[in-house]
Amino acid sequence: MNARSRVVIVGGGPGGYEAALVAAHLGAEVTIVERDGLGGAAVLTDCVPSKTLIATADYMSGIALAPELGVDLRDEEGDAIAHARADLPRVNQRVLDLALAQSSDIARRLDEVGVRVLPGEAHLIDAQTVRVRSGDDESDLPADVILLATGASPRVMPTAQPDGERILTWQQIYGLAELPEHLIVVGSGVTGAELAQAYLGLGARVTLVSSRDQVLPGEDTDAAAVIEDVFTKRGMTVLSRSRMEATEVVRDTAGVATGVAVTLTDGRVVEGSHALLAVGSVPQTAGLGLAEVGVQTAESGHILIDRVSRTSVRGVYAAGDCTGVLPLASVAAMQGRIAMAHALGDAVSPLSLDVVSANIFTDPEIATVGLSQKDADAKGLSIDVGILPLSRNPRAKMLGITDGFVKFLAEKGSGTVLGGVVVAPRASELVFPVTLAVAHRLNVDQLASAFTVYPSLTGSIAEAARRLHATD
Ligand SMILES: Cc1cc2nc3c(=O)[nH]c(=O)nc-3n(C[C@H](O)[C@H](O)[C@H](O)COP(=O)(O)OP(=O)(O)OC[C@H]3O[C@@H](n4cnc5c(N)ncnc54)[C@H](O)[C@@H]3O)c2cc1C
Ligand SMILES: NC(=O)c1ccc[n+]([C@@H]2O[C@H](COP(=O)([O-])OP(=O)(O)OC[C@H]3O[C@@H](n4cnc5c(N)ncnc54)[C@H](O)[C@@H]3O)[C@@H](O)[C@H]2O)c1
Repeated sequence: MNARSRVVIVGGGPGGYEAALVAAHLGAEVTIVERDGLGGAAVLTDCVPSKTLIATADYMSGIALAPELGVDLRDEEGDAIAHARADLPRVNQRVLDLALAQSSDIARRLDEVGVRVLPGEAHLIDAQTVRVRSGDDESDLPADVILLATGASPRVMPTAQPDGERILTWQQIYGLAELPEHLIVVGSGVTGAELAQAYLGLGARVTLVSSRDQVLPGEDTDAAAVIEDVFTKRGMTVLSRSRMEATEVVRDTAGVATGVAVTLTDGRVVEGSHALLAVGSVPQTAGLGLAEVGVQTAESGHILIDRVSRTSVRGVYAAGDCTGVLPLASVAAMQGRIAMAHALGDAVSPLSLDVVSANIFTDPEIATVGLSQKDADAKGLSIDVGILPLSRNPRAKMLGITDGFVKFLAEKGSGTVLGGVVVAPRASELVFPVTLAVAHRLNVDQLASAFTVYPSLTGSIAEAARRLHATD
């Protein structure tokens, strides 16, 4: 490819905008076509808004710890000095403002490097042409390279139609005028678990409809057990092995909505004021013209790609949630960057999922890196597993932290760190040493021999590694 290759990117989420930055840096003429706003669902409705909401919920949960740390929140008469109450319209406004500010930051960055952004909806005409519709206008963009980064949207079941007021997807919750009195969250995957706990922390009564034996079915079993225990200790009702059949709005005789009824497949009916549906996502690939151009998709609609993000059609690449490889903003961004490096002839390393670090923003958080115990078991790998509860860590005691642990998965004999799990407040910030160990194939002894601050939670990371001392 020559230096002025024309790159057209469909979708301005992390998969799209990170790719655009790389392509511009490599000298290409780059256009992003974006329907809803730069930053994509990650910034506008999913990742950024949920983590902002959770920041407020975490603050509220922190206040609940005050008496244990010796802080009396009552005056001399024994009356509460302050009553912490989440002012939901203000919380939601903050969430939306922050999302828009982040989107503007991205727009500025793209502008600085000369990326053209076209608002509109795009589809493929052929492997060198993208058609853009914006209102009544239609235009065709010629391209040497096309990147599809169209993301995913909430799965909607015919028997549970969101109305945006009582029955909500996670993208609609930031319009709520007041805290739901009783929120029923359907689905206990990462989205359901994070948001169920966020609303619990904000002061709502929460029931979680969880289809499996344990919440967070895809995650480390020990970590999920800690989270489910914390959920119930803090007053959430967790309905395990319960599958939603249908969700309806309940109305009074005048037809005014008064709540929701969630019917489970075993016939039970759970009533609440609002329902939040978190039953998975579907890729936004319909109507993109994929079949017409020969881009192969899976039955689920996800675009099939290889490890350098190539689709089945030469010159057409795909990245992010529309590929279903691993639906994380960080992975979408990496896939986009790899696609551009490959297409524009730069040095490229194929995507490796062995070193991905991810975090579930529950309280405590669950941070994971690299190999999981489930993967190790499925592959029959011979590994050593060490787990150390945080309750024995001196800093954890000082901070009133009772739930959490550090877990290492290391190769037998050599002690090479293959994976790890940290369950702790701010685990997302604590996990980096484990990520470094996995990325650079350090062994447990190398990790254990580094100094940690005393007292610190990271002390438990070194201590857990020390307990797995290499034998080769
Ligand atoms: C509630 C929730 C919380 C999450 N939290 C995290 C988190 O904390 N950390 C993390 O790493 N991941 C998180 N994720 C996952 C993360 O949001 C996704 O992996 C990420 O958004 C994927 O980025 P993307 O670029 O593939 O797609 P998106 O961010 O969905 O962007 C795709 C963009 O393409 C646009 N588009 C689609 N079709 C067209 C078209 N035909 N023409 C023009 N534009 C189009 C869309 O409007 C959208 O703006 C979360 C997901 C959810 C649901
Ligand atoms: N912190 C983060 O990084 C973060 C946050 C949210 C989502 N994500 C990403 O998005 C991915 C998808 O997560 P998700 O939680 O949105 O979807 P998911 O598909 O992982 O979970 C949906 C859950 O809903 C359940 N379900 C489906 N139908 C149901 C029904 N009728 N009744 C009851 N339960 C039902 C499923 O069994 C499943 O457990 C995650 O794997 C993660 O990669 C990441």
